[in-house]
Amino acid sequence: MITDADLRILSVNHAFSQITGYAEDEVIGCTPEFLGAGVHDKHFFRRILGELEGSGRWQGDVWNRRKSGEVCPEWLSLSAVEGADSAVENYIWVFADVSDIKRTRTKLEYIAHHDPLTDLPNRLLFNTRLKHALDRAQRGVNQLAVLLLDLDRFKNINDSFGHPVGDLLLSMAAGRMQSCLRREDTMARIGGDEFAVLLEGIDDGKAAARVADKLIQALAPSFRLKGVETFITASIGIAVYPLDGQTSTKLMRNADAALFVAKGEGRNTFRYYRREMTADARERLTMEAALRRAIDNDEFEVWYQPQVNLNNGRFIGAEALVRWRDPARGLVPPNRFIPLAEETGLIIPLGERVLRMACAQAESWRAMGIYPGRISVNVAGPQIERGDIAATVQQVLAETLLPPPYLELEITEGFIMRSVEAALQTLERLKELGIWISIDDFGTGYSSLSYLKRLPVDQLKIDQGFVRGIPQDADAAAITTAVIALAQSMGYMVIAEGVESDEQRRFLLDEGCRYGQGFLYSKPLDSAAFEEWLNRYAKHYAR
Ligand SMILES: Nc1nc2c(ncn2[C@@H]2O[C@@H]3COP(=O)(O)O[C@H]4[C@@H](O)[C@H](n5cnc6c(=O)[nH]c(N)nc65)O[C@@H]4COP(=O)(O)O[C@H]3[C@H]2O)c(=O)[nH]1
Repeated sequence: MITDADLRILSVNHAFSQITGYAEDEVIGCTPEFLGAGVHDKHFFRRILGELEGSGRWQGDVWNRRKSGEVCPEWLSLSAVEGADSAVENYIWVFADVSDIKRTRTKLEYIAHHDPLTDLPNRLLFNTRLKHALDRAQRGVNQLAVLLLDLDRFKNINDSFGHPVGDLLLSMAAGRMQSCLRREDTMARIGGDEFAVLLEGIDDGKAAARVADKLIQALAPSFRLKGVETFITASIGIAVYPLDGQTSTKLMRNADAALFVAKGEGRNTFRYYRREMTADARERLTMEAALRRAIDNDEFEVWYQPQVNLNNGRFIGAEALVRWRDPARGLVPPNRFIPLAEETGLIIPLGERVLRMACAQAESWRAMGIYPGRISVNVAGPQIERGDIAATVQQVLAETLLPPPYLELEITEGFIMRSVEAALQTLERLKELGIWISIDDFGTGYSSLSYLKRLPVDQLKIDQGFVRGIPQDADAAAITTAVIALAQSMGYMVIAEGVESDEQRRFLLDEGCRYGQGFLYSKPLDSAAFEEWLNRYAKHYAR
């Protein structure tokens, strides 16, 4: 389009008519104002004219209205053409219809800021909104809260039913949770099974607790997923501005620390951030770094606790128990580092090392003519869930030359119950290797009988929590008796741990439990002391 210096249209081309819908004779002599969509104010045009006067050029986005009434975005490039006396004679207007580009850009922007599965904002958009909300909160009197929410044991759903079912659950759960929120709240999916909620304009932290409670309740009814009925719970950590942090990074970090505590304290619950949590988290990080270094530096030892026949004291084997000899902390017991190793996945290399050390040690005793009995090694859930424990065991047995019947693996009942199908497959592969399998801490994991019958295990281990109470504590005694009867009826061996007194030994024997381990016989011993114990034992029984 060409106009004169007073912006009167002199000529337009064919493309102009195509974009605007006006024929040439309809526009000649008019000023381009009639094309405007009424979106821009008068300052906008003043700015354009100012720039034209100064530099003779202007470029930018404008909104025009077609003859049909439709508003369309255009990219306009405007240049002034000067005459011989340097006065502007004409303006040349070149514009392009950019509706398609704008549409694509809007779509791309949406994709970049949303999670395709649930259609919720993603982490990027959540962070932007949180930052804006903090700006607003700093100017006002209201507080705001960040809730971080994690679906408990979601991985098991994926493992047991497959990813399509897991995805369906995620989007259904997201829908239910979103229906508990106000329009002005933001809920985002910020990771696989992690969600974040931003509550703005709240009077106090209690409002956040009410929302957290609603979210937990919303998930409580069962989900029907492709014919499968499933339950899911969530843990939530809450951080409130300004008390728990003034920046988005700090609020997110502190909500995460609170989430961690909610998970540790039984899940399906929420926790507010407290200052000590950061100290705990820092301590955890220090401990994790120390643990990684300890694995690299081989700072672990395996100790052995004899297992015996309760009737005659005959030795049958030993439980291998890991100890960490830390240069700074001294000898660290497993309950101080195994939970962290499980959380961080470090249990996989650590567990493999313990297994290798125990098998190599047992084989070396055998080579020396010392009978080590069956060595039982603890296996933690993540070693089965995330590692290939059957392949590891096969490789370690091949490397160390220990015959499989000398090895027993102890797997906790709690883990098996958490993902029965996955555990079943692994246990079957392990059993095929010819090793023994026992269920540790039996009686604490609510096994259902139907599953128990299907498990390829040899032995149940009665948790020391029950043994401690017998015979005085009626509940502990009843459970112990029931576990022994159950094991017998299914043809499993049963062994008790934590046997400290002769009274306990007699009770167990009377009820039909023939094997045990505990301080009554021996504490766990380091390998040299256990070797001595084995030699003394062999001499005693040779007599
Ligand atoms: N009060 C009392 N306690 C007794 C008695 N007899 C044995 N104990 C202790 O009871 C624990 C038995 O092991 P656990 O239940 O498998 O419980 C183990 C096991 O769950 C875990 N653990 C130990 N070593 C490993 C390992 O190599 N891998 C994994 N994943 N876990 C391990 O750490 C837990 C604690 O191990 P420890 O501190 O060595 O504690 C051992 C043992 O020292 C007794 O008569 N009275």
